[in-house]
Amino acid sequence: MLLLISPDGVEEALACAKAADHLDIVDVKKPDEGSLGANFPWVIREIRGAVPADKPVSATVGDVPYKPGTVAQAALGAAVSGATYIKVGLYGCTTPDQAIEVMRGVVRAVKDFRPDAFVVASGYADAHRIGCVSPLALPDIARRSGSDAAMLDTAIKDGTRLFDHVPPEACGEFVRLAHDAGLLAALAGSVKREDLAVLTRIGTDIVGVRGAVCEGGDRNSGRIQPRLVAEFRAEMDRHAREHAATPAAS
Ligand SMILES: O=C[C@H](O)COP(=O)(O)O
Repeated sequence: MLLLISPDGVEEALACAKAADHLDIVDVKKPDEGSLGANFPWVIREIRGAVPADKPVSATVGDVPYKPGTVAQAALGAAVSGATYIKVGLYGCTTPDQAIEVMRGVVRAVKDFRPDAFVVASGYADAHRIGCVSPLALPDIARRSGSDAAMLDTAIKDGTRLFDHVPPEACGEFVRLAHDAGLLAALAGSVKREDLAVLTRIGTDIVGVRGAVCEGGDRNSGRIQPRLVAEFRAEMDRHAREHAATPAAS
């Protein structure tokens, strides 16, 4: 399982750089603009320069509206700024067809510019609270749009967590659907260390984290701490080892 950490700017990206041995992807966002809030192009560029070259930089394009042209142009902006993972939060899409239309535009805009870029179609575990496409629709949306991964995060950061909205068995189904479609499955949403056993067991490919590696577990007023990134990673590795040693159920 890969570890994606979401700094809110250059200062926190430097903390990520200090913990670079313990993480896999640095994900630029602007949490005060929403769960997948987009940051400025110059911030993405500066973070790309601050993070070791072998660590991919991801950028969120925002909690986007159903405006395919606008979103495609924004996604290209993230790619031009140096992000190679482009994450789109399909906040304003109320049907799978709308979401596919948005993601097709993103995939074309990004891959025409950089064919090896990795496009992530993200929905929300708490979609029922905001009226967007349902979580289990994401793998098919990602597949039909040519995206590379399907992701879930939480839209409303009010202390509720991924499993409060999509229980472990449904997350397992999400991962299965993504894998059947040839995609990676990414999960986030106030994930804590105690969630790692389940996330490992169901075969999650990427876990996205912010609050759990911030001081005091507070994604808003806490800052990312290299020590907490290292501890989180150690826990991931422990679960991976235990899972590998567990005989598969017949
Ligand atoms: O992409 C990952 C998110 O930034 C997760 O943030 P969170 O762990 O604070 O919910």
